[in-house]
Amino acid sequence: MVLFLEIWLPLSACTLGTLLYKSLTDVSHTGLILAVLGVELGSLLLWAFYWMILYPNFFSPFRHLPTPPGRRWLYGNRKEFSPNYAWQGIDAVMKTVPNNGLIRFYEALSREVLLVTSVDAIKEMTSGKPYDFGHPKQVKYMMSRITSSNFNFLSEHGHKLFRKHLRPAFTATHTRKLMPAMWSKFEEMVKLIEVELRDNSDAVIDTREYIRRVMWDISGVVMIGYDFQTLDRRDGGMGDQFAKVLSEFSGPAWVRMIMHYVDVRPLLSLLNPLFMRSSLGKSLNYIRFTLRQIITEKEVKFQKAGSKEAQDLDITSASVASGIFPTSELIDNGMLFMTAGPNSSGTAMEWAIYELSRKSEIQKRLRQEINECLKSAPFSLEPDALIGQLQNLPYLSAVVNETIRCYPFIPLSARAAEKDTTLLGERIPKGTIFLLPVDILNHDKKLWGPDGDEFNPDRWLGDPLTGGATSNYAMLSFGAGPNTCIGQNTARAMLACFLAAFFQRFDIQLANPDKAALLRPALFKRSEEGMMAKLSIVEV
Ligand code: HEM
Repeated sequence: MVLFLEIWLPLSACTLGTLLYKSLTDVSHTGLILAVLGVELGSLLLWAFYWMILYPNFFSPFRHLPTPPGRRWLYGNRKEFSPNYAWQGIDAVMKTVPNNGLIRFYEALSREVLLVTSVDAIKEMTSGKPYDFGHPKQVKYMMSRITSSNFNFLSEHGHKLFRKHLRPAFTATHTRKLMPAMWSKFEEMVKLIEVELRDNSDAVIDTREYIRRVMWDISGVVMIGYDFQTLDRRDGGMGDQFAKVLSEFSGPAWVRMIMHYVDVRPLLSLLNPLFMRSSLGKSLNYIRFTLRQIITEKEVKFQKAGSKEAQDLDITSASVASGIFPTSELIDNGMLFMTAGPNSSGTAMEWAIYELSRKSEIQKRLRQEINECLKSAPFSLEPDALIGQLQNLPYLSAVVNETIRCYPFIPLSARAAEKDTTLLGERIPKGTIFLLPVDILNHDKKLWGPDGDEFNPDRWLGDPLTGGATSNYAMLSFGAGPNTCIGQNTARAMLACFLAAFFQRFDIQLANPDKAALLRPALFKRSEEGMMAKLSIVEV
């Protein structure tokens, strides 16, 4: 399908252009051009007939797979997946369409997609053949927009190098060393909120704004060794520029939509010089320029030290010390970390606030565990001693895990077959698109037990590794296999520090309980409005 449209669209554009040109200059050959245009329109109609009617019924290699009823030619099974969020519709389809791990369904214009419903299939895709199933074009487009380079990370070879050399910087042991820096930023945030409450004890606190600011600072320090100082609003530079880039990085919705049907990346590359002159392009240039300066300083420092060890704890210093990445790739990696980390982890913090504000017994239990452990004097403890204790709090870890399980940042994950391959014994042609229903499997009662769709941290106390699920592939918030989120230890540590600092100090009630859980229509599971909170200070 994609190939036909990729040839047809430029050809028809040329014919139309020629017709227009001729009508403005002389009228010779107009009949011929109109005939060509007629042939092109005819071929489009024939193709549409083949693609929308013949292919799904007679030629698709997946025509034997179960398909939800009610497919429309033009907008496929869209009806089943709206008006609610797509994964809620998909949940209903999974419950009502009997299947052996794969369900075929159709997007608009008969775009065929396979829904992966079994953990066996997910295991085979993510761990058995991780490089047979890669990121779809849209994701690659979004990532290369952020890095504005030929991101080596996106190739199999580049990705393996990236994982091999960066893994040490993301281990639990290394993350523990970064926790004091995280803690001191959350401490600063708590103090700023206290100041706001001292001025007006009834103030409604916009927790999203505080979390956004603190997460920029922490991510900057932890990932690139640079303090954006967004918390006290002293810096309007990198923090603001990054925020702008992230809010726009996925590109216009219509471009992502078109990319389902036509690969417009070559055209976008041609237009890149124009894009770089746009305000988004200027922000990207500014960030890359500043990152280059930071990284060059790190490279000089590393060379002067003449040691093989990284000179600072941040992840970019570890990348420099690996000696494997040229400066341009170090910049790309820095951009990737700043894209992947702050928003996803900050969103988990918001959902933790949401759940705990509705369950005061969890708040109390958590606060009691934190207080007992920190011996009622958290802010005066040596950071390392404090952090060492935080890592050992079972209930805190359980709340962290349960938040991440119930609120996967990416509720539906897409994959594309990078080559001809097989899955569950099915022949899979290159280009086949898959959807992994992360949010649904994370709540599946068959995997998690009868309370699978409830927020219950206790499930992690019995088995801190699996939460009592019957499969290692039941919790997909961080993905699975060799492509799994490399920053998951960092994310867990940030969330643990946040919960400890925030709930030890504040008792919380939502000021917008009816609206807080309404989702923003997007690729991510994120509240539209965020959590507006009424906080009271808990004296220790
Ligand atoms: C709660 C917070 C987070 C969630 C839910 C999350 C989730 C994910 C998911 C679902 C993936 C894709 C895995 C796949 O393709 O199968 C991913 C990849 C990634 N994440 Fe995270 N992430 C979080 C925090 C972070 C943080 C703090 C970092 C810090 C650097 C980070 C860095 C990355 C990177 C670099 C990748 C690409 C990994 C690769 O393809 O090798 N993430 N993350």
